[in-house]
Amino acid sequence: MSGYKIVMVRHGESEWNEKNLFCGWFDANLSSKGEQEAVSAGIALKNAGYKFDVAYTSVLTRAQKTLQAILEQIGQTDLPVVKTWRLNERHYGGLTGLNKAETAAKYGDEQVAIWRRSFDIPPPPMEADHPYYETIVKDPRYADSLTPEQFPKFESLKLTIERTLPFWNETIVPQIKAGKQILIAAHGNSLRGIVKHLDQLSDEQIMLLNLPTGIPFVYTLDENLKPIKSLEFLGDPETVKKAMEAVAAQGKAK
Ligand SMILES: O=C(O)[C@@H](COP(=O)(O)O)OP(=O)(O)O
Repeated sequence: MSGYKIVMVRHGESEWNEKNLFCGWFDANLSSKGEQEAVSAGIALKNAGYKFDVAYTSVLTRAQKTLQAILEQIGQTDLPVVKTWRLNERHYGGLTGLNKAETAAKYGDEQVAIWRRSFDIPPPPMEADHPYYETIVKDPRYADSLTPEQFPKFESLKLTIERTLPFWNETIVPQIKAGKQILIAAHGNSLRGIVKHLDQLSDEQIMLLNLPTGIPFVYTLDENLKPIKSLEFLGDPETVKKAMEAVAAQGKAK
């Protein structure tokens, strides 16, 4: 089939996904299951015959380690890798570090669903007395790229898209159009933003999309970068469906 292909993957399960904590810009590591998922993602890409010219990832460890595990499997550890905060997970504000199910028990499933999946309603802000404020705000990896005024205290999906899309348009799109094979290893919500943009999903439609960890998906785009094929997972459909449902259920009280 003609057209451009681009591959994206949400990182493997993180230690904070495992504990069901809102993570956002906290730099959680991969869990051992997540490391396995990353290797499996690499094997799936290898079996499908993928080779890449450049990879993009966030500045967060869980996405970078997933990318490295994939590159090891496909024999491309020397691939050029571009890291940017613009592909970071959405900043989960004051919710960062809270357990999703416990938060649902306290505030209700509906409120947590709004915080997790509404398009433009942000979580509460991360104030200076938040337990993870210093760790995140003083992280040296942001020192040169974000001024204190630009540094988010929270992000809705809308705000996340507003900082991800310029990178997509200015850096990734020219590479796609130059015929480069591209891999993006990022996060549930930074990737949901790209999916919303590519598929022109409405603010309501995107609420229903939950991306699984560690399962690569492919977009085939025409010359105008309109999808010919969307969100084709390199995985068994039943496994993918169950993994998506499990992500959706993380925000429900037990
Ligand atoms: O920040 C987080 O907790 C999760 C997404 O959470 P939900 O929006 O699915 O609750 O981000 P990721 O694991 O993709 O980096």
